[in-house]
Amino acid sequence: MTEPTRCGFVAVIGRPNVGKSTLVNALIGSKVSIVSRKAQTTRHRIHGVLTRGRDQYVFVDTPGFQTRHGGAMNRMMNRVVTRTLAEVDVVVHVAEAGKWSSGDAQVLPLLPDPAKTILAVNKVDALRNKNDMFAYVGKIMSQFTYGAVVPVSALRGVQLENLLAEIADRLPAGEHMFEADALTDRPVRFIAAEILREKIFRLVGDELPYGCTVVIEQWDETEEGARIAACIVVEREAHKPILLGAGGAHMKRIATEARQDMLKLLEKPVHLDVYIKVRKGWSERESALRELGYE
Ligand SMILES: Nc1nc2c(ncn2[C@@H]2O[C@H](COP(=O)(O)OP(=O)(O)OP(=O)(O)O)[C@@H](O)[C@H]2O)c(=O)[nH]1
Repeated sequence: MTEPTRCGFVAVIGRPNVGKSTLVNALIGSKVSIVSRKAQTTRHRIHGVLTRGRDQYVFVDTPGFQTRHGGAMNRMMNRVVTRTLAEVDVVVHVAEAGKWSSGDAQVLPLLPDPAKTILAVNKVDALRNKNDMFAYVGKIMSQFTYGAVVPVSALRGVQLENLLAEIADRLPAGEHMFEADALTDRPVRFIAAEILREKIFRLVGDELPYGCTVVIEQWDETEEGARIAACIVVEREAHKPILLGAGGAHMKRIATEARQDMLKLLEKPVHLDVYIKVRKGWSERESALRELGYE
């Protein structure tokens, strides 16, 4: 007798920089989310699908729970987190081994039924004394009784099988929602925008805090190739020269690297035009955010 298939939504949450994107990428085995050294680079919900035998995991990579900054942008991001957790079947709360801060604790009131919530203690590779783990986990469990606790290293691929097994145990029985080879249900142009955004964060992210988004304005694709126009929206006139760099060097590098990744994604030649627009105070205006595609 074959066992019934299981399929469910999995949310990965945690304060910024704990390694959520790295973990989801490591679990799915393909790059659908963006990974960056900078905090708060994941603004969108990204669905990545992993199918293994009878189990299908549909990952919902929520934005980092925001606590440090005020404003419409953060309120909106936190609403997305709350809504996401209410909808999913399994929640993986990612924390960093040995480091538990108020940012982590602020996620606790949002967590649903403990039975469907798993604590993934990430970055165990960076922990000097492994014995510290007991006290660390004990302290956290006194605040919230997770259904399971799994120490992992997303970066080194440690204990990921155990984590997947704990998630699978919580997936409801049901038909698979996606084809077995599906990686993401995000349209390819969304991924193209993410690629460009990743290049910007990597090159000038430190100088350009939170004030930029990418909008794909033109997408003409044929069998032979794709012609893409992307607009980088910045908040201030002063951000333009940061993006451009001396003699346009930054912009050139960002566009070149993004074009190369897009070529791999689409498997055909890509002509990419990138330009910059200034839209003052965009991150403070919810209507402007909606217009730009943030729901
Ligand atoms: N040593 C170590 N570093 C890790 C591990 N997982 C992630 N990192 C690093 O932690 C940093 C943050 O990782 P991200 O995956 O971008 O973190 P995130 O939680 O998605 O961050 P936000 O998008 O800002 O919410 C990166 O520099 C990663 O390389 C790990 O297992 N071990």
